[in-house]
Amino acid sequence: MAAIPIVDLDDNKTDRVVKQLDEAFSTVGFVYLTNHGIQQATIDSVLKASKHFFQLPDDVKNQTRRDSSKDNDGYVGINQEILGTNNLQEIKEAYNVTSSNSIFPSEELDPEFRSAVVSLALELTELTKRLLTFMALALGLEDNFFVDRHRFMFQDQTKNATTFRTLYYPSLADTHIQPGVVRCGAHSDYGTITLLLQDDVGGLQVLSGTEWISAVPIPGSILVNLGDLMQFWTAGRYTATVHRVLVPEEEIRRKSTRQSIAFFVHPDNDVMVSQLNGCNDHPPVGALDYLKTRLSATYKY
Ligand SMILES: O=C(O)CCC(=O)C(=O)O
Ligand SMILES: [Fe+2]
Repeated sequence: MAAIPIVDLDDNKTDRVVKQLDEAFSTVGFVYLTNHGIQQATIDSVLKASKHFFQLPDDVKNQTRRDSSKDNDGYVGINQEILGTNNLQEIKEAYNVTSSNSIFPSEELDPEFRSAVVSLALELTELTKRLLTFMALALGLEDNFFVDRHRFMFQDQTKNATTFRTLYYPSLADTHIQPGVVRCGAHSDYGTITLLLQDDVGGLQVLSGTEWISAVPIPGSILVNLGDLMQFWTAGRYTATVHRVLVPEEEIRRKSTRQSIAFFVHPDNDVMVSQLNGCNDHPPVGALDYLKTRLSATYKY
C-alpha cells in the first residue's frame, strides 16, 4: 500500500528536500512536512478561537456569512458548499479569510479570532514561498519562478485569491446518518498547493490508485497536497490527488467534533498558466478565471 511520505524540513538540505518533494508530488500527491518551523501554539490558538466562533448561534455566525455575489470571505454553513459530486449532504462549516483586511467576526464575539488567524496565515505564506522555491528547483526552473507568480498571497484578494480556511465538522452524535452524508465529499483542490493542518481526530482519506488511504494525523506535521492548476501547470507530472472526509463509523469519533485548517494557495489573479512542457494542446488558463469556475460549481448559494 502506498504511504504518504514524510519530509523533514529541518536541516535545510535543499537537494534532499527537493528530491523528496518531487518524488511525493509525482506519485501519491500528498506529503507530511515536519520541522516546518510553525509553532504548535500558533496553530492551537486558531483552533481554539475557531471552535469558539463555530459554537456561536447560527444567526450570529450568519452576520459574517460568505456571499457568493461578493467574494470568497466569511462563514460557510452546513451544505452551503458541496465538494463531492455524489453526496447528498456535507456536514461541515468553514470560515474563509483572504487577507488581514478580510471580513472577521467582531472582537466582542470572538476576541482572539482575527489575530490568531492572521498570525498563522502569515507564517503559512512564508512556508509556502519556501515550498514554491523547492518545487521550482525540482522542475528545473529558476528558483523564483513560482514565487514571482504568487507575489500577493494573503495580501489583497483583488490581486491574489489565496484563502486561509478554518473548518469545523460538528458532532454527529444524535444524528441518524443517511447514506450519502459525509463530512467532506471527494474532491481535488483547485489551486497551486494546499497546506493542511488537522487536529487529532482523523478521518481524512486520500485516493491512491483505486485505494483510499488514511492521512492519519501526525502531531506537529503539516500536510501538503497539490491542486488542479498545478497538475495542469506541470502537464501532469504532479498529481492533484482526490481526498475526502467520511463520517466516522465508530460512535466515539462520530461524537467528536473535528477541526482542520486549509491554506489554499493560488497564483496571482492575472497569471496565465501554460503547461511547462511547452505542449500547446491546451490553451493557457487564467488563474482567477479558473478559480471562479470551480467555486461556482461547488457553492450552492
Ligand atoms: O478537513 C480536511 O481534512 C480536508 C478539507 C479539504 O480537503 C478542503 O477543504 O479542501
Ligand atoms: Fe481539499
